[in-house]
Amino acid sequence: MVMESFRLDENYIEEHLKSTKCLMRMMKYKGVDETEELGMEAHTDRNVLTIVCQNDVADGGLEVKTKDGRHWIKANPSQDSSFLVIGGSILHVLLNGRVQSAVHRVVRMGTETRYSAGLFSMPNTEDLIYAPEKMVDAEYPRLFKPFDFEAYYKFTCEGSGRRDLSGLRTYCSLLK
Ligand SMILES: O=C(O)CCC(=O)C(=O)O
Ligand SMILES: [Fe+2]
Repeated sequence: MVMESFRLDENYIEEHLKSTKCLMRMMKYKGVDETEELGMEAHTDRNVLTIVCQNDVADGGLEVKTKDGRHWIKANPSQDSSFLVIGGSILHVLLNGRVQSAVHRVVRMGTETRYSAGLFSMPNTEDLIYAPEKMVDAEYPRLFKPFDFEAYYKFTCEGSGRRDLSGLRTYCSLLK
């Protein structure tokens, strides 16, 4: 749907879907007695798209950083059976910067245990990631050189602070 809205053609979308797999992950964050703690540090997802829902905890939970980087907003997915859809860094690359991938984190606050479920769409490890020509024009010149998904993923795991868009830019600037 996201790709359709950017008028990528049917064949491209079909090929993309064929080479994408979905991982489902269930997560449990135990409540805390007193001070607020991070359940998951600030990051952007390194995949295409994430869909998250969480149980109805009163405090804490998933927070999304504002674009200016100054504030955290409580996301509250699934308080009323809703889901949060997060664009990952690979979607940012494929659409050549037309969507940002949101920085988000999980805060543990209060004694209630929080459960969340995430569906992560991931490229195949051997895929070469690049924006299709249709996404490249004068307004949006190509932002990233084509890169290998597995090597990028490995790079993000090998050092701290690499799981955001600046990590992606650093990785691509190191490519020959
Ligand atoms: O537990 C959550 O709500 C989100 C987890 C998350 O951001 C992730 O696994 O990338
Ligand atoms: Fe995430």
